[in-house]
Amino acid sequence: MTATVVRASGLTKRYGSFTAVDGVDFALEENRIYGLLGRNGAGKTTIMQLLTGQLFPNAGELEVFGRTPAEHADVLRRLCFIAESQRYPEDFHAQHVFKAAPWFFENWDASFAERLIADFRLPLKRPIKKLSRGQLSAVGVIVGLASRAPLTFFDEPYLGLDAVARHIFYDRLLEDYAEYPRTIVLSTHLIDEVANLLEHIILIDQGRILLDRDAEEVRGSATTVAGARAVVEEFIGTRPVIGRESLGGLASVTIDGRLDQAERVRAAQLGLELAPVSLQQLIVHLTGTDLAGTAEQEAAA
Ligand SMILES: Nc1ncnc2c1ncn2[C@@H]1O[C@H](COP(=O)(O)OP(=O)(O)OP(=O)(O)O)[C@@H](O)[C@H]1O
Repeated sequence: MTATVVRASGLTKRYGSFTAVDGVDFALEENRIYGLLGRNGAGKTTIMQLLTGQLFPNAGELEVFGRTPAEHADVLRRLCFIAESQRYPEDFHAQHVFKAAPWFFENWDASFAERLIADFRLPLKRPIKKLSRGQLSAVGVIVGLASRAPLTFFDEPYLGLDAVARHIFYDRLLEDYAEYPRTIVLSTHLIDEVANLLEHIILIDQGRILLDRDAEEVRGSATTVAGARAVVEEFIGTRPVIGRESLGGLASVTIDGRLDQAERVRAAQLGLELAPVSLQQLIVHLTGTDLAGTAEQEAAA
């Protein structure tokens, strides 16, 4: 049976009169990779800070490993949070970070860290403040991976990392996770890059949860139908529409739900094109309704 690592109910965080996290309910199971996704300012970092005891909620219940995170050192020891911009003591070199890491993470694997240092070509003896932006991100990524913390958060961890380095991160993460399963929460805007890594998606928008679903279900959950506007509209009928773009007499409409074989054949007979929706497209559709509306208005004008 899978254990629940995090339980949040009615979780709320306000900054003054602004509500950044608005009464959200969710659970994280052990040994899964979660994507915490959403637009800028959606509330992702705030949720991760609440879960790691860096912030106190204004309302709601929160349990991490069965306890309130901020008040329990034994819970905090099982967490690793890699922020977008990690801060280190002024005089630290990268090697000092890795020497100190075992004090904080009981599962720290020094030889895995060494392998990652070589993979990322990280200069160990250079002062941290002299590292390039990508090298600084690599320090955080290495700590996050080699810590093997039972609950690891990566909050947009790879600012400045080049494409090769990002793929090293994804490969090592998957490889190590297969051998040492744990719960990983990854927040990123590079959705297509990580789409195949994620097992479960939590989509946040303006402090609320828009979607909390298994990634496999999400991937097949929507289809784009494109073709002559009138034919597309007739074909989709009363199906729930999650995005609509049109240009002149052509329309491209994304519908919620799968099409069965008979519907696919009918679409082909009508000369319509069907395309699966990528996770990134789906999220743009779900969180960017104004964009779809604007495209339609522009086309109509
Ligand atoms: N200390 C603070 N005081 C006031 N408002 C804050 C504070 N921290 C965050 N906010 C606001 O709360 C909202 C959520 O911020 P948060 O950093 O959680 O978003 P995010 O989803 O992580 O965004 P991004 O993808 O841009 O990193 C934003 O509107 C932000 O401006």
